[in-house]
Amino acid sequence: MTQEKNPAFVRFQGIEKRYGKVVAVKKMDLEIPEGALVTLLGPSGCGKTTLLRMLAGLETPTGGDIFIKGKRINDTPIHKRNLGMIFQNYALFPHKSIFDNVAFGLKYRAVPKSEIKDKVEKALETVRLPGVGNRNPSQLSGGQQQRIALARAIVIEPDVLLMDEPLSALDENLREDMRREIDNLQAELGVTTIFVTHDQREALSMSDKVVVMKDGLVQQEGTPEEVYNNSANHFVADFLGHSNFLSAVVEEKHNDVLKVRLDDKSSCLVSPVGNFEKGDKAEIVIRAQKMKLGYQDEHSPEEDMNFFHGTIVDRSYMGGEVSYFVELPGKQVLHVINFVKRSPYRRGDDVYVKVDPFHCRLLQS
Ligand SMILES: Nc1ncnc2c1ncn2[C@@H]1O[C@H](COP(=O)(O)OP(=O)(O)OP(=O)(O)O)[C@@H](O)[C@H]1O
Repeated sequence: MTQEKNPAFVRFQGIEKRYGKVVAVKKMDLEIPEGALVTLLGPSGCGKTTLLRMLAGLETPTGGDIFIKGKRINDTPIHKRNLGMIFQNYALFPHKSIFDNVAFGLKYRAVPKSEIKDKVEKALETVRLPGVGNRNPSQLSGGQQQRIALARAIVIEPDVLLMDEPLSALDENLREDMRREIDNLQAELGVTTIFVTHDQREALSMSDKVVVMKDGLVQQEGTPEEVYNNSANHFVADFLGHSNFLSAVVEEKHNDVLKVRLDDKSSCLVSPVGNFEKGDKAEIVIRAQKMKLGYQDEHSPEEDMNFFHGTIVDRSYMGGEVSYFVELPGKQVLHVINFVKRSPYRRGDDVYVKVDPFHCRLLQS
């Protein structure tokens, strides 16, 4: 019989952290499922690190409770929480050998010497650096040092692996490789992992679940697809990717779609997120990648809804895609990203921008 995974392997209940007048984390409730890779994503200062440090035992909550496997751990000392931690600056001991660095947590736990050797070797193999035990950290590259930090964290077989911006010191290519490696390793080991980042691409590419935070509160949690495609509010839609926002007033309800009036008096069919009534003021969010461009003289006037006319005021080539800024008559500028194949347009061209109602998501403003 396969055992059910615990959906609340780690649980924060009404957790709060105040530093004097600053409330870094505000009575937050959050559950981390067993075996999942969950990222805490948000701008600088939103409380991600503080939340992680409270779980690690490096900060004391000023309110609320933390549970691991159903056991309240508020008063459990750091070394008894059985957590593996990796931080931005690796924090390897520079004068100890790689072997001793990786063995550190095991020695601390008084694991017998013969077992330590096996476990360290296995951990180094897992991070694909077998045989480097005798070297010092300075003899390894940044990416390799980060893998050693990973080996040191997993060798103790932690209940939860905590990673605070572990890739931010690496250059972009190496980051990409390490991202994939961490993702694969986490899936292979099945260890519950909490990963802190302010990089939305990082969060979307590797997580089972993304927790978007702002000002010490959770704004939305869900799979990468859910938070990206069904962003719950302006902040989440804006933080994840390139979004356009247009203010609108609800005109008519048509089953699943609504007809709204825009500031320039044109109409648009949209997909509502939540309940709206006629006359409600709201905001449409449209992803830059979900809009299509065409030349204005190719647009028949019968198809008027969900078309915007404007002029390209900026264009930048980005490799596989082209990014355009299109100024509408009311001076609002739309950001449109199209594949290169469909992008013959130049600065100064008069174009239309077309968007499917399904991709016009109406949010409460
Ligand atoms: N020791 C401290 N004393 C006072 N204020 C603090 C302390 N640690 C954090 N804060 C404040 O708490 C808030 C949350 O900080 P935290 O480091 O958790 O944010 P973060 O989302 O991890 O940001 P970053 O991505 O920049 O690390 C910030 O306003 C920060 O200034």
